[in-house]
Amino acid sequence: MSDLTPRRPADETALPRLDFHPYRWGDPAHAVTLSERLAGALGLVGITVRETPPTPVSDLRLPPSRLGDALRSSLVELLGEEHVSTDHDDRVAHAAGWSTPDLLRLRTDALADAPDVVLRPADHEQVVALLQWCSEQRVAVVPYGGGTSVVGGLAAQRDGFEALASLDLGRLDRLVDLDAESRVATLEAGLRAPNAEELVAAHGFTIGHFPQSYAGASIGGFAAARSAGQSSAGYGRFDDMVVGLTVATPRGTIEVGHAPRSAAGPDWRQILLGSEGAFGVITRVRVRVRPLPAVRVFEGWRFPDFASGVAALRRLAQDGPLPTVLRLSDELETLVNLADPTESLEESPGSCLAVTGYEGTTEDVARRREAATAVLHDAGGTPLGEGPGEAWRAGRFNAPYLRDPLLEHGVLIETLETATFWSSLLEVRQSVSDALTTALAEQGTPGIAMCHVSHVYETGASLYFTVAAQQASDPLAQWAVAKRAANEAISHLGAAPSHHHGIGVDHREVYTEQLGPVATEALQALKASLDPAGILNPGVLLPRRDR
Ligand SMILES: Cc1cc2nc3c(=O)[nH]c(=O)nc-3n(C[C@H](O)[C@H](O)[C@H](O)COP(=O)(O)OP(=O)(O)OC[C@H]3O[C@@H](n4cnc5c(N)ncnc54)[C@H](O)[C@@H]3O)c2cc1C
Repeated sequence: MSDLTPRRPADETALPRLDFHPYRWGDPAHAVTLSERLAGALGLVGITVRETPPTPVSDLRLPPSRLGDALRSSLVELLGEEHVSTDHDDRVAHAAGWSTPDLLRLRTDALADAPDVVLRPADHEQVVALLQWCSEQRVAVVPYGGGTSVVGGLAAQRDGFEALASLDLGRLDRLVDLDAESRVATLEAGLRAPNAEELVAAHGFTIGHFPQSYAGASIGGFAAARSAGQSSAGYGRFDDMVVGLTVATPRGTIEVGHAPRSAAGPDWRQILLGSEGAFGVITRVRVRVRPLPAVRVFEGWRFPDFASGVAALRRLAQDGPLPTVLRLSDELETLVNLADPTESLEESPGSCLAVTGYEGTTEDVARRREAATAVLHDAGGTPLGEGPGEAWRAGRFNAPYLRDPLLEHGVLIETLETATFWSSLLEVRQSVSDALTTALAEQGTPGIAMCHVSHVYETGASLYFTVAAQQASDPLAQWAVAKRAANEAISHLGAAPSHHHGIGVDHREVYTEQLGPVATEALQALKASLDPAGILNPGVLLPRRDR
């Protein structure tokens, strides 16, 4: 067994787009296997690795497509033969997202809800025409960007419909316009992030949005699920960057964002951002872009414990200056991630690693770095130099590669996230960790829960948990119990049902519980107005009214 570290170009804007295997993350050439070291570390926390090979994709059983000949002919008339697919592997590839339950279902052949057909429209007009046709024919539609949802965003409910269609936006892949003076790029929604970066980089700009799913996710998916990238401290969340949207609904087109800011009534951008395909299909996104940075510097800091690290991050978030990347791992995550980042951390077990990154012009980076360094020193941090920062940067997109071999060696591994105010941050972290580890231990599979902060605001921050345990005989049921416990802890403390993964099906209950009946019913009424036949992502984001 060996650890292979996928090699990455030094420049984030030159990372390649990857077309994924249905249940193997990323580039097959960069696949990793479990190292002896990791297997040994898992053993220390009671997790034994044992091989559980998945069913090969071609052997996965799908229910026959329910798309009748007449429906298929009409679709072919609308899109052309080659853009209407009922191919087995295509249906499998569009059957699920990338949450651990999604991957477990794929690995165990549980694909009853796979789409009957995959549709690939060419442009906005075809999307509008398709949605009108699907409404008339009662065909449910699941918009599909990069398919990297980790919250069941692609698991729409098919019952009550003639058929279920996956609407793959991959052909909407153009840079429509770049207004260099205003620094606004108009991008088609199906563009995958690396392609979008490449297109704007050719004009000297960056979008600056680098979530861990960067290689596979799409521009429309970022807007639909309110994504946040690893450089959010410097560039903002994706929903901060969006200045305009073009959205196709079964009733026609909505175009929003005619000016940078407006006092003209409620902000429709905010209604459509995060609507997860339930209100319409985003076909174009206008985003703010920034000049490509001349300089990128990453460095590490050690804090004696999580609480002191959190206090330091809060000072930077509230009083500045903000680095471009700012994150803090808790004690356990720091230990587990210590492949080699820094000797000095190994000498101080129990301490926490913070990473700061600065991007911009030479002068701006120097100014912010110097001022932030003073704040971090003053807050009790010990500088570790560029080694740990650069190590984090080099490996920042690698973790998802490890999930495949872990799942196939009997390890349950999953992540979840939330956000809360600074005054509640430590309590929420403790409660969610306790809920997860207790729920797993009570099932006879004690586990670990690691945590980090990676998105900060003046008023609070996100918390991101990684959980590992031995898989039980029914890992889907096992995880459902742990996830429910975490959701209850999050709900009880009034934290966000999600900071950046979105709602999908997995967070729908905790989301609507927090919204309350008045706001939930108002959103359902809005959906009914935009999508009278209820074909758009039924059951995703909101409970269905027609059931
Ligand atoms: C390994 C891994 C790491 C991740 N890391 C991050 C991270 O760092 N930050 C982060 O924010 N997220 C992260 N995610 C979650 C995911 O990548 C984001 O939610 C992303 O925004 C999804 O984009 P996508 O194009 O893949 O959308 P999809 O998965 O295709 O769709 C997501 C949802 O939006 C709907 N949708 C998609 N496109 C459109 C459209 N054009 N119009 C309307 N609705 C649409 C879909 O129906 C679905 O409900 C990660 C996921 C994985 C698997």
